[in-house]
Amino acid sequence: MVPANDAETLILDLVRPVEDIETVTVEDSLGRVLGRAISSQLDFPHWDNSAMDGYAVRYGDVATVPAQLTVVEEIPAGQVPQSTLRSGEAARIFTGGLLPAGADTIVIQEKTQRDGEQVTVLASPAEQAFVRKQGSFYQAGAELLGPGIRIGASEIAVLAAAQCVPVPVYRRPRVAILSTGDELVDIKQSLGPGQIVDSNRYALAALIAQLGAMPVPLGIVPDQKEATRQAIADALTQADMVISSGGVSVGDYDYVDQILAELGATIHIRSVAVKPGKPLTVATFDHSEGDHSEGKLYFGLPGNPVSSLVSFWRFVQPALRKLSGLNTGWSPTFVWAITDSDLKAGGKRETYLWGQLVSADDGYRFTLAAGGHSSGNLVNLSRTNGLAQVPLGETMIQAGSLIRVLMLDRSI
Ligand SMILES: Nc1nc2c(c(=O)[nH]1)N[C@H]1C(S)=C(S)[C@@H](COP(=O)(O)OP(=O)(O)OC[C@H]3O[C@@H](n4cnc5c(N)ncnc54)[C@H](O)[C@@H]3O)O[C@H]1N2
Ligand code: MOO
Ligand SMILES: [Mg+2]
Repeated sequence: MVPANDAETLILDLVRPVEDIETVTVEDSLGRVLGRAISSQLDFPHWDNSAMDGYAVRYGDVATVPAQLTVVEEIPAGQVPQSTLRSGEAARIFTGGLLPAGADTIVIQEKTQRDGEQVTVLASPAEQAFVRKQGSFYQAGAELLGPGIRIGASEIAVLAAAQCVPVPVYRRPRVAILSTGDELVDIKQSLGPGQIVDSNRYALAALIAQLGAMPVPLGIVPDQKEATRQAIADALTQADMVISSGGVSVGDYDYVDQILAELGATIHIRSVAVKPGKPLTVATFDHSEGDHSEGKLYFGLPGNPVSSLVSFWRFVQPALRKLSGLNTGWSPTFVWAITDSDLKAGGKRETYLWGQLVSADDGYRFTLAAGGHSSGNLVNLSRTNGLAQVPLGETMIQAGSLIRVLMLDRSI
């Protein structure tokens, strides 16, 4: 059993990120990974402008107050000033308005008294107060955004302001999903004795989509060698990464590892010291013939519904983030929280217990989900947003203790 952190490092080393770039509109770039460095031919701000509603003045005129000035012009945002400000003059200006030549300082209107064409400045501002200087935020030609970042609302604002159309992004990785098991039935099929709905397919597809990749569900694979071989070989032709669930433990019908080996894969991991989720197969196809499989990563997740999700959060998620072209932030986010429940574990594996993480005045608090923490109990996993980690070797963490919790992304 490989310790969890070692497994994560090993897995990340095996990932070859996608390199193909496609272009999308700014609107469609939300959630995508930027593929190239972006720069703008414009300075930000584009020109000297006012940060406040008030008066543009020459600082020398208002260094001592009260100072009376003649208002020679009005400059709303979007209008080009007509005059050059001379000593003794002011221009009425509004937020975003272009600073007129000759002016170097803004006096906010609250510090003035207006009387017809005259304005009296009552308090002396700092020199250059409330002037947004051209190029003070960014200078034309420098790098504005680097490749490998996830595009969110703030990046979209920057891309739009820089008139970056279209946006170069890495293509979304395609991730094939195979569900192995003779007992599995499709969602619409009625259940016979011993049968169970293939819920892993849907959960894994949701997680893949949530990470901005493209799930490619390839259906149920019976517990037969030939069918497993066919399904894996076919999945490799269709996807950048393949995930299967089930068939990776020690049962007589658990064929995944055997077939991977027969297909020429290198198996790097067979089990990890994690509960739930001990059986975990990680393989690559570096040495296989055929163009499709070259370098592709294969995850054989355990079939138990909770185990497969925990394995995904802990190990597939970082790999998929790296595969997508992200250059940082691959690992799951852990936060420190005070547990208000006792946390029990076997001690032989790093154990994850699911529950609710809430932000309180003094930091995070963790409450264990009620009900059995069995790897088959997907019912009480719902509405949870954190996995409390009981480290290897520990059997009990008492309520009130500080613990690490893996945050689950519930943003969708
Ligand atoms: N003798 C041992 N038996 C088992 C061990 C062990 O060390 N020695 N490990 C156990 C652990 S821990 C796990 S986890 C499971 C993992 O087994 P597999 O990955 O081989 O999965 P399956 O046996 O195919 O299925 C397990 C369980 O999950 C249900 N399942 C499978 N696929 C789906 C799906 N797509 N959707 C919903 N549920 C699914 C399946 O019906 C089984 O109940 O092995 C233990 N055994
Ligand atoms: O590794 Mo299993 O997931 O404990 O049920
Ligand atoms: Mg099994």
